[in-house]
Amino acid sequence: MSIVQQVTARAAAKVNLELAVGPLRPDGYHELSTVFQAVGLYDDVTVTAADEFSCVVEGRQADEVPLGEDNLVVKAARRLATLHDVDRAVTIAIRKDIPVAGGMAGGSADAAATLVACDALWGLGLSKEELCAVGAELGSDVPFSILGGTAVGTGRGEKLAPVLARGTYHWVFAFSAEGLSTPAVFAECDRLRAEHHGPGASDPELGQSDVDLLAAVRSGDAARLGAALRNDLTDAALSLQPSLRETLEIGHECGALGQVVSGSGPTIAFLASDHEHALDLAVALTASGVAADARRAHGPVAGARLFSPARDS
Ligand SMILES: C[C@](O)(CO)[C@H](O)COP(=O)(O)OP(=O)(O)OC[C@H]1O[C@@H](n2ccc(N)nc2=O)[C@H](O)[C@@H]1O
Ligand SMILES: Nc1ncnc2c1ncn2[C@@H]1O[C@H](COP(=O)(O)OP(=O)(O)OP(=O)(O)O)[C@@H](O)[C@H]1O
Repeated sequence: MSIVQQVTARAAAKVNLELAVGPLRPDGYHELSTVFQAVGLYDDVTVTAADEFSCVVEGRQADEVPLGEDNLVVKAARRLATLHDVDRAVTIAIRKDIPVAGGMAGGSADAAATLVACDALWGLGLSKEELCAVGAELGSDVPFSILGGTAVGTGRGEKLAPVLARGTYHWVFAFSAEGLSTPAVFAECDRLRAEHHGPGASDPELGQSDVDLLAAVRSGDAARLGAALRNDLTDAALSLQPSLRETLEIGHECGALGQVVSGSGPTIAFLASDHEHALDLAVALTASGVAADARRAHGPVAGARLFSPARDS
């Protein structure tokens, strides 16, 4: 019997259709109410049996990704091995297509794919729920990267409830030349709130995820979803990267059904009415020169899963 030495998994980027930011908690995280959707931009992660944990990165912005212990994939593999008494290591090769520090959960997708691949390589047979529990220790977005589809996230974003979504949405993502740090955007959100409301003002309350947004997702009505997109981190992202305002305006002028900063930014997500409209929007955004790149992707798509580069691409 041959022993499997190498496994590849693929994980998708995400966009937050709604991101309501509540109060800062004592542990340094903000209480969130969010609706995630997984979209078809992918990183592939290949784990190979090795004597020591390590990682290599190729593809989009590979030189901006840390190697070794600072990379989330090494933390993910080590944590899974420790929790399950696995006395083996892996070298992890990441093929990046998701923008780095783009607000699309790129590092989280890589961590999710690593957990799925190591689970298979080491024959652990863990359920999605068990993998999500390990993922939550690594980052707030990792459980959703494992689950995929469309889901409501609460807590710091790690508590998930799947949402039935009808139809396929056509997205265009405008990438920025510079990334944004997630903690810096949350800190700027707190600063702006304190400035507007004064010190000692009561913290914002979180309501139910917007009823209209969830109804739109369930009905598959893209125009209705476009009108309901919302992100409480928008002002903070625009404050740190003012040129994003122009990107938002261009998409709006080109008839996007809606636009929203993706997560903590700086990527901006535009919703198109169909495939052709998405093509037109992507061309207009690229031609305008305000975005470093514009890419089309549809959603929702699946969460992290095993992938055979030869068979599935
Ligand atoms: C903006 C989102 O992408 C929306 O889905 C996520 O909230 C961010 O998730 P993430 O990148 O996985 O973030 P984590 O690695 O868990 O946290 C990084 C940092 O972001 C801030 N953070 C993150 C999540 C959260 N609910 N509140 C926070 O204030 C904290 O400063 C934290 O130290
Ligand atoms: N595998 C990885 N891929 C990308 N960045 C990583 C990875 N591991 C660690 N990092 C570090 O994490 C930082 C955030 O990267 P990431 O691409 O996950 O941001 P993001 O997509 O904005 O995250 P989120 O949307 O979850 O807030 C990077 O600047 C980098 O220093």
